[in-house]
Amino acid sequence: MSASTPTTATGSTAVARGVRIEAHEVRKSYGRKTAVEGVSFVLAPGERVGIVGESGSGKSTMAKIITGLEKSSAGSITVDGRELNDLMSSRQGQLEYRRRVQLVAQDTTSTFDPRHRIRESLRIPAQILGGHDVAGADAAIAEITAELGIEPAWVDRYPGELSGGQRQRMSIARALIVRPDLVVCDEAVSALDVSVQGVVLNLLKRYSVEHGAGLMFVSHGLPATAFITRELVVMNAGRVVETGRTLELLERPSHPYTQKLVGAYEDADETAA
Ligand SMILES: Nc1ncnc2c1ncn2[C@@H]1O[C@H](COP(=O)(O)OP(=O)(O)OP(=O)(O)O)[C@@H](O)[C@H]1O
Repeated sequence: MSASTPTTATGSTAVARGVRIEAHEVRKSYGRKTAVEGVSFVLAPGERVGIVGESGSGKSTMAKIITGLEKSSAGSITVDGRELNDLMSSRQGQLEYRRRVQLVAQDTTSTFDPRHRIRESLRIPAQILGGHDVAGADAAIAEITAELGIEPAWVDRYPGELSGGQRQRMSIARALIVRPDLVVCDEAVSALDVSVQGVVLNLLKRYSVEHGAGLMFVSHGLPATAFITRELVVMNAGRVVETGRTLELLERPSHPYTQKLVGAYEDADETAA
């Protein structure tokens, strides 16, 4: 990661930063069902890491654990060397972690309250996590929407008055308004058509590059993951089967499961051609 101070699209300066997350032998069970088992990986500050695997492989469970929405059953997650569980044990620690680590989920219905205009849903993190008053929150909304190329008029609509793609861009604005050090995306573009996917992927990549922020990109879509990430973690049946640089791993997958995953995409590509 560069130590320089990059300039954002809006011309304001952004301090390069990030957060180091280390997962060590993480297990999560729901009753007798084990969702993830013995998962270890490192998310270096400012790095863009993809978590890929078939449905049910444990990707979302890891995203929930990393964002503090779920507690692991065993193993440890450290955040810049501190245990995540310790950090989340106090209200102050939770607020600090939410300011540094934000989730963009696929389902925007839980992100936005249908009874409120989008502006109100954007003001909440800007005020609670960003420490802004209402005027400051509105200025932050104007800045982030301009930076993400979002139509200013969308902000004063209700969620139901936006298309799925527009709402997804708003959910990215909601996550980025607090200038997080890490953005965790859980199938954030899977439901979007390819052209809107491209816009959203570019927004996320640009934020990561301009702010030196990390990205954890959970997806079963290999092309999108290959575009946006530099490292990959391949999961199967709750376990990590392979890790490596994205392009190298997709070109030369060594684990049979990764070979099958990559092969399935190549076959689909040929069928579409
Ligand atoms: N709350 C829960 N209660 C019981 N089982 C769960 C729960 N959440 C996840 N699981 C199970 O854990 C396993 C991993 O689920 P997870 O959602 O992490 O997979 P995933 O790789 O994200 O799948 P998808 O791509 O379909 O979202 C699955 O077998 C799932 O049924």
